[in-house]
Amino acid sequence: MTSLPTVEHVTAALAGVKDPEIKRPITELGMVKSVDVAADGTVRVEVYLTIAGCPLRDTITRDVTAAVQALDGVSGVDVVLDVMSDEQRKELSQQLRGGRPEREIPFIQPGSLTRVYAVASGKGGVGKSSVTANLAAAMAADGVRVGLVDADIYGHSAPRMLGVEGSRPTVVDSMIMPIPAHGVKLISTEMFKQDRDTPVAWRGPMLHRALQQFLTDVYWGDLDILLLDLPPGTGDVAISLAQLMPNAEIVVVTTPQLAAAEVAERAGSIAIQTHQQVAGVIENMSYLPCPHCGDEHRLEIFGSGGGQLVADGLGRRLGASIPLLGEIPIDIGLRESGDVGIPFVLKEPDAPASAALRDAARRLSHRERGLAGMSLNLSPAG
Ligand SMILES: Nc1ncnc2c1ncn2[C@@H]1O[C@H](COP(=O)(O)OP(=O)(O)OP(=O)(O)O)[C@@H](O)[C@H]1O
Repeated sequence: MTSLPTVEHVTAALAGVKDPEIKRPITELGMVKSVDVAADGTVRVEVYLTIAGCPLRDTITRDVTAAVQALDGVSGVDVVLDVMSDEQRKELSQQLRGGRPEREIPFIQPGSLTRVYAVASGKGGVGKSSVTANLAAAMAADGVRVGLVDADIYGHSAPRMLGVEGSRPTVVDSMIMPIPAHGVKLISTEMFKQDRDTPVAWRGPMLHRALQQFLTDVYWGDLDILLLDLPPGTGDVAISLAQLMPNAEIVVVTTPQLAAAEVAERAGSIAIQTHQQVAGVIENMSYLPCPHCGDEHRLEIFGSGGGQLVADGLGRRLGASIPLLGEIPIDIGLRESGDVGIPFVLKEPDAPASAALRDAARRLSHRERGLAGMSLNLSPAG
């Protein structure tokens, strides 16, 4: 006869269950209210949800059941859900802040290891959002801890492209939990709109405030990379971002078309005024692989050379070598995957466009950290 598990055994098993949004063990987050083991082997676990009507209640119930069920001697699992009090939520948010005061941007603190990339384009429709969503998904698939701020206030499309359109983030004592999507932690203006059809009519100060809130009030946890999908052009958001996070590096997305490249170079050259670095240029819609002979024969629908032109032009203006990080071909599947909410790099990983996006993602996540403008904390010897 197998012996009954002890409360300690059950608690140890529960330590393997992570809150789906916060990504830390529920035992550490004060979410386990009680554990009881009955004489017949039935285990009753009471779990605190952070908010009433938590969208992930079913996931938590399933994960707790699976973890406890796997223990020897367990005949059944009863998960009872309760909701944290305001006091408990406050404690949790303080714990998540790690003692840091409110309203601080974690990514600009000394010692932050997160690399921040702001993805910009000269004009709309060049595929900046598609490229950003796929870069994020490719990084996450590689095991990189990645967050994405969809700061494209008017054209927010990241939630749709990552399959979480309409999701509303959980708020724990004024701390906002990003929505997990294909391994990416996502936050978007779309998540804060009253209803889908109301346009966001924010200008200067409101935009600045929204961006600041995305950076200060969202629980990002430890990130390797934070990507920001900026609105097209050289508008208020780019300026706000430079003020809030001067360490953000710019990635410029353009098409090969010369007219598009000129505007893209202008968007990238804002980095000169804001003293930001440009991490590189990505050329999207570079060519259409010939439907008959494949990738060998490329149909250059939008011309050619725009990406290299932008990289060279920005390099001259900034006095640095700016790399062309990738040339992404046109693929109808890329548009379709965006429409159904599965990033193309995950849906069709072997397609040439996926390979190019993955390669660009790796170049960005593996880039050596530039030392320009960074304090090395050294003092002269002797
Ligand atoms: N390489 C590609 N192949 C095929 N379709 C693409 C490609 N890149 C983007 N698209 C499609 O082009 C359209 C515009 O892309 P997207 O919305 O990403 O552009 P954007 O630059 O972010 O636009 P905006 O900033 O105005 O929102 C979308 O329908 C998208 O699916």
